[in-house]
Amino acid sequence: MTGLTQRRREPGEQPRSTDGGPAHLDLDDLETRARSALPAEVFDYYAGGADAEVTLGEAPQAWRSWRLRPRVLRGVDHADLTTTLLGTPAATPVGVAPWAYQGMAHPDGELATARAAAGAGALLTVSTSATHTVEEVASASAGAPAWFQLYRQHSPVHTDDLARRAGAAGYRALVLTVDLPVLGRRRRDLRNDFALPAGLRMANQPAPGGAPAEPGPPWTAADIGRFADLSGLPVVVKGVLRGDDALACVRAGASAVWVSTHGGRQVDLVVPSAHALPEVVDAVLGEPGPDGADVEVYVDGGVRSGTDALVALALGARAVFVGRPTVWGLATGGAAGVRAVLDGLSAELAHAMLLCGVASPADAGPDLLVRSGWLPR
Ligand SMILES: Cc1cc2nc3c(=O)[nH]c(=O)nc-3n(C[C@H](O)[C@H](O)[C@H](O)COP(=O)(O)O)c2cc1C
Ligand SMILES: CCCCCCC(=O)C(=O)O
Repeated sequence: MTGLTQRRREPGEQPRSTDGGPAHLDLDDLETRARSALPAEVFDYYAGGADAEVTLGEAPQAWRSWRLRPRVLRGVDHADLTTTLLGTPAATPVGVAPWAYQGMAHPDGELATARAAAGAGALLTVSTSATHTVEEVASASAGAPAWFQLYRQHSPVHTDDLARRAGAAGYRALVLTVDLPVLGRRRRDLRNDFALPAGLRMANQPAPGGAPAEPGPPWTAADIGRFADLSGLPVVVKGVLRGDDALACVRAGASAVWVSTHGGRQVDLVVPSAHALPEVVDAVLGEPGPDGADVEVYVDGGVRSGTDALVALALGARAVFVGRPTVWGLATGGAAGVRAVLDGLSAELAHAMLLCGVASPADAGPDLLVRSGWLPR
């Protein structure tokens, strides 16, 4: 439970929420500090998007094109953030999106992020392009639930091996990222002639240093069932922006779909996640997954506050994931930095839920929202 109640602070005590999280999470300040802490081309790789970065810039704004309609007189005196994701319990519906090459942000890389997520009770998604192995990150999670994100490798044997290892290492789901058949055109990286630092460990994709790895052949719908069988794990398809694609994923055996623009890093001018989400939710609403349970929908992209997260839950997402905020947390404070971001966002979400009369993530629904006519769309 992450209820917020007021308590008088001791003289000299820093403001904190009652659950120990920061009283105020300033992600803009964190990003500024990360920019100073990182080499300029590494910061650009993490921060940047595709082409003119229109999608990147629109993502946070898109959540803010909705307005909340708080419920009052409902007797909601605390907000319980606990949920289940594909049957796995989580303390919060705010999870960590997979992001690559974390060893450039902090020497402990994915191990630090894993410890932070475990401490926060937040679901962790580990990228194929990690600087620690599938197994090393699983053991840093110390039994806390995590998912493994799979990119197809050039060698089919290698891809199959990663899927099997994820199952054997105790990950709870396999996330197939389908929006990266090739790398997007990232102007900042082209301008910087960005190359991965020499010696950066490509733990799951042994390759010489240089430009970020190119993926193997694109996924097809037939891969969904095949990789569920190979890994023994439920499959989540990440990078879906259309209802028809979402339904095709479900019919092919996906247990969940994850609405995402890949942080605006792949195709520019794509529909923001906040606007694609309702179409995807409508398309798969009530559809059973392979185990008969309802298919779940998740979302990421530009979620920067508790109210953004509440809008996403109200639109039908079961969980929201954050990428860059955790990058800035890791770069500036290692595991503690990531933990502060996750706790801060969850505390903000709990606060927004209380103020809107929402007792739990499942209690959030479209009645909470209106698209305001006077706002620019
Ligand atoms: C630096 C960086 C690396 C990423 N690497 C991966 C990856 O390896 N696999 C993947 O599925 N998505 C990857 N993503 C996309 C994220 O999972 C997520 O979709 C996106 O960051 C969410 O948007 P946000 O950063 O605005 O929160 C990456 C994103 C960033 C910023
Ligand atoms: C095998 C593909 C590597 C992709 C690099 C990581 C990534 O997803 C990104 O957005 O950057």
